[in-house]
Amino acid sequence: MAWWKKHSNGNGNGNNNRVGDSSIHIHPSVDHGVVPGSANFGGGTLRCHCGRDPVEVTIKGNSAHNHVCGCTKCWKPDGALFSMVAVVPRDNLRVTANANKLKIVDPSAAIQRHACVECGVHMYGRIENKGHPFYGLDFIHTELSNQVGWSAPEFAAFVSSIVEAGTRPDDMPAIRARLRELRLEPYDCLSPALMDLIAAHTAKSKRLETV
Ligand SMILES: N[C@@H](CCC(=O)N[C@@H](CSCO)C(=O)NCC(=O)O)C(=O)O
Ligand SMILES: [Zn+2]
Ligand SMILES: [Zn+2]
Repeated sequence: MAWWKKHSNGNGNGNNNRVGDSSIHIHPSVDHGVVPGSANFGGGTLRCHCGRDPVEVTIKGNSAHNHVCGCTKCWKPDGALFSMVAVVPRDNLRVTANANKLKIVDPSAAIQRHACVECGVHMYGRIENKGHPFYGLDFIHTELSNQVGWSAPEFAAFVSSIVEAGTRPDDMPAIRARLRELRLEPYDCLSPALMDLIAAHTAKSKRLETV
C-alpha cells in the first residue's frame, strides 16, 4: 500500500460517516458554523500533526477562495466528509521547518500535494504547469494553523465526489441540505465564479493559439 494511503481517510479512500439528524460531519472547522475571517489578517504558520519535529509552513498574508472540497485528492481530517482548502500566492509560502519530511503524493497530478511522510497531512499543493489557470497559487489547509482570521470557506466544491470515497448516493440530499444550512452552497465542480475564471483562461489560451 502507498505510504500516503496508510493515513486515515486523507485521500478520500472511504469514510465511516453516517447521515443522521446531527451526524453529518462536513469538516470540524465548519460543523459548528462557519467562522468569518478577518479582513486585515496577516498570515500565520501551518503545522502537520506530528508530535515531534512537525513540518512547518509559514504564510505571508491571508488566504483566498477558501472552500470545502469533496474530491478524493484533497486531504481530509479523520471522520470528515470534506477537506477545507484555500489558496495563497506561491511566493507567500515558505517551508520553515522539517522540509525533509515532505514528499509529493502524486507527481502526475495537476496539484502536487506535498505531504508529511510520517503523519500523512498535506502541507501545501503546488501547480508547476505554467499553462494551468491557477498557476501561481498554492493550495493550503488553514485548519493546520492555530491563528484566527484566515478567510472563511465560501462554498462546497466537488460535492458528488464524496460518493467516490464511499458515501451512499441516498445520503447526498441530506448532505447537500446541511451544506446549504451552513451557507456553503454545494457545487459538483468549483463555484460559478471560479469556473468562469477557468473558462476565461481557456478562451484566452485558445485565442493565443490561433494568432
Ligand atoms: N472526482 C474527482 C475530482 C478531482 C478534482 O478534479 N479535484 C479538483 C479540485 S481540488 C481543490 O479544490 C482539482 O482541481 N484537482 C486537480 C488535482 O487534484 O491535481 C475526485 O474526486 O478525485
Ligand atoms: Zn507530520
Ligand atoms: Zn479537492
